Amino acid sequence: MCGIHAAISADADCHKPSPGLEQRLRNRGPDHLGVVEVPLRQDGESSLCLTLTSTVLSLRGGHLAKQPLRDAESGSVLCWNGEAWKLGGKPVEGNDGEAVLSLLTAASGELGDEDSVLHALRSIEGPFAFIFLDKSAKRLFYGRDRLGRRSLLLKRGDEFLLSSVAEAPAKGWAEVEADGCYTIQLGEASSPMDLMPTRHDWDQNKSLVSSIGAFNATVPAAVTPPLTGQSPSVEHLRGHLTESLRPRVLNVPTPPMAETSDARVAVLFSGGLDCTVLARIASDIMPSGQAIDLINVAFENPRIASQNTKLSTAELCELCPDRVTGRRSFAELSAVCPDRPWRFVTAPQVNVPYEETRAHRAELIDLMYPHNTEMDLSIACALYFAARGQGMGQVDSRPDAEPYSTTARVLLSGLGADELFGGYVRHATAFTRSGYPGLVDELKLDVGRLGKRNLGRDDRVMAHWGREVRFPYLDEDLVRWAIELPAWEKCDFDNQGAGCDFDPEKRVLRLLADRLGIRSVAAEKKRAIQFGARTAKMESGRVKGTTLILA
Ligand SMILES: Nc1ncnc2c1ncn2[C@@H]1O[C@H](COP(=O)(O)OP(=O)(O)OP(=O)(O)O)[C@@H](O)[C@H]1O
Ligand SMILES: NC(=O)CC[C@H](N)C(=O)O
Repeated sequence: MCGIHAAISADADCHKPSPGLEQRLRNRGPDHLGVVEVPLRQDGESSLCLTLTSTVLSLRGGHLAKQPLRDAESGSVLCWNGEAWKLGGKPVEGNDGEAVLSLLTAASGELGDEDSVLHALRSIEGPFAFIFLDKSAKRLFYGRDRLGRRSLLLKRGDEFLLSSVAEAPAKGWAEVEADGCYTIQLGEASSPMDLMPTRHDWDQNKSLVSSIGAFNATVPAAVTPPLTGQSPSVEHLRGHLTESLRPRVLNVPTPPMAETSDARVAVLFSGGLDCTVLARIASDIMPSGQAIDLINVAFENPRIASQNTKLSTAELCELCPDRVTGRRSFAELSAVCPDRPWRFVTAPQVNVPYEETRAHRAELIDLMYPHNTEMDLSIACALYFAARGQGMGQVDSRPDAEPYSTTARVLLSGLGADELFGGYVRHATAFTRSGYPGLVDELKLDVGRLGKRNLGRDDRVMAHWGREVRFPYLDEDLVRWAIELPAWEKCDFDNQGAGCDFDPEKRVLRLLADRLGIRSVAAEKKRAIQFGARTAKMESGRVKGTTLILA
């Protein structure tokens, strides 16, 4: 992941991030830090200065594209935290940040055409947060992609600030909504307080879900035939997942200090359905001989420990639901893809007790800010230690685990599958109460808020370790296909119980897992990360997820 930052200040001295914030930005982008200062207005009485800072985690194009990226001719500048997989429907070759800068400067042209730049920004597919100075038009563009897969925060006061992450103590920052692209006209203001951002929709068509596709709310006229392994949607899903994974796992550069056969890609691995299907298809696509790490987090939960005083920390972790499922799915993947070097990484390190988890609490609270509830903290904690990637590594041919830190700088997450394919208990409940009309309403609600609510938080806690999380289920093409698919081709509540091999929730994905030979995974129940890894209710069983954190 990269770190991006912009400060618009009122005096001629440009304002760089504080040393603490600079360190946080460097954690996200360890390969390079660059600063560009642009005086904006000097009319004798007042002056504005824009300082743009970027840190880079270099992953595309075979070279380090130093940021902020500058167009020599126009003087325009881009801070880019993202992966543009496609521009205008065409795959991006080379470095994506450089390709985006060329696209934007060409669109702006000599007259600084705002609409053309917005049109170019709308043509980007992939996760991103960005800040772009169109120098000749004295216009600043900023925003997050339509699913909000990358973080961007805003703080207003004496200065106008944008940043991937907040400085400590994190107060006064708000998330930039992923509801469009924002512009500021810089030439007209004499103080940062006067700056007035304008929002531009990602899509003019308001009926689209997440500005991506039209939700299929069709309700069947009669009982639907069962979904089977031969149903077209199963093969279509396989095709979409394969196409989504290809750019996300291929051409990842060898990480610094690593051998070519070392892992470049790791899966955040609960052993559940969504992430194991990703690992299985990634193995079909990736070059043979390249290792894939499977990172599984499980925690010593003091509440559970107090009920099992004879067990060691390591034994308590082994009892966590996700550790049990993770080991089983690791064994199944190893059996089905025996030539792939898989490594099961148990994190945090064995014998690291609850105190170590607690030692990171203040940092975590700052990183996830402005999210601030107990539930945010329990999810963020599991993701933070998973993305750190440190623990014990076990290669299937050698049963003994050894201390290991993943070499992978690209992490895959299975997030999004439950919303797209109806994986939550809520979906079953809605069907029981009101049949397909109720289920369709519930699914529509979920896809409408896909990503937006939590992805900024997750980005901030995981990018902290100089790694980048990619979400194959949140690929625009896959999302569009899934939301245009009728509900009964995703989950299959008309046909459940005796005679059905798999649960109705996310049945299309279960049937795909079955076809891919990972049969026990196909039957896995949904389990939220904070319960599977036992980071929820660490101190008291009575604390509510919605309770605000006391720092
Ligand atoms: N214990 C864990 N260790 C490592 N990564 C995890 C763990 N639990 C969840 N994850 C990662 O976070 C993603 C989203 O978590 P979520 O709680 O939504 O699980 P899920 O939707 O049930 O997915 P899955 O079926 O893959 O477990 C998972 O797909 C996986 O990539
Ligand atoms: N990881 C990032 O966001 C960096 C930007 C760009 N994708 C690069 O690899 O240079």
